[in-house]
Amino acid sequence: MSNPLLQVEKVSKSIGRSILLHPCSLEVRSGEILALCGGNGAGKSTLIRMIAGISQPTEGSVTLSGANWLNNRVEYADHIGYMPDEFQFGSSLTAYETLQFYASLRRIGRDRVVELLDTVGLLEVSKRKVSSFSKGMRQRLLFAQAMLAKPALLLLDEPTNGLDPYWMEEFGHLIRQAAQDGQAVVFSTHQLNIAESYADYALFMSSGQVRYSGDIVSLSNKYRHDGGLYGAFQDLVTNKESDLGKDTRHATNQ
Ligand SMILES: Nc1ncnc2c1ncn2[C@@H]1O[C@H](COP(=O)(O)OP(=O)(O)OP(=O)(O)O)[C@@H](O)[C@H]1O
Repeated sequence: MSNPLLQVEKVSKSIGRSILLHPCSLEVRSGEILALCGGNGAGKSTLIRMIAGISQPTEGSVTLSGANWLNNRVEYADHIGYMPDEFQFGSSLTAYETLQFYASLRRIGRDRVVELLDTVGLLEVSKRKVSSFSKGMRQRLLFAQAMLAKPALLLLDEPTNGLDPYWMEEFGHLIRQAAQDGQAVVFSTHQLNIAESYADYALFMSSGQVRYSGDIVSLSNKYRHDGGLYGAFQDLVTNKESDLGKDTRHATNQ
């Protein structure tokens, strides 16, 4: 088995007396897709922001391709395409100008900008100001921004938020393609069907703790007579089961 691309080791986050994330460890390899699932306030964005390097763990470390954010910030950031859960684009720029701006920061050429606008279905409206875009259109532009540099890790916080059914499925195909091309994908979602259809592994979180980590098919099979993944989710949010089983290779609460 190949070495992990991403290694999260005993990472936790506290603010004052509040524990946002209990110590959590996980590994993701190139070509793998990991879905982070859990109810509102479960700790998904907290974990994602620490992997992105925009929030520092209270304890623990995150390593990406052997680079640690604290010691090799530039190298570390080069490996990530990050899509935050909330983002405001500059209101006066068109879609093309916006993506071109991010491309120029990474010295990426115009061809890739046009290719990606086409990929996310925004080429025909690329001369329109982003301020006139719907939520789903802005999400697709933000996704294109994350994919620009073909990063080793696509780190996506609720990327399907606001997408219509067609683009939700398209999103699934695009991350599958990215994984086939050797990229790793970590995304959070409330769309359990998207997690089930397109991710290899899932991390179910509740109250800042990992309640399940492992392959999605096993979890779905376990709950096949009890509502599938939604049944698992219900057990998590209602805390009927505190621990749905863990594949310790993938992630642990420690
Ligand atoms: N800056 C902060 N200060 C204190 N508590 C915070 C802060 N940011 C987040 N939290 C708390 O941390 C917990 C985890 O929040 P987080 O945003 O990671 O959840 P989430 O799983 O992404 O939720 P959602 O699905 O609603 O986006 C929540 O209880 C939230 O209230």
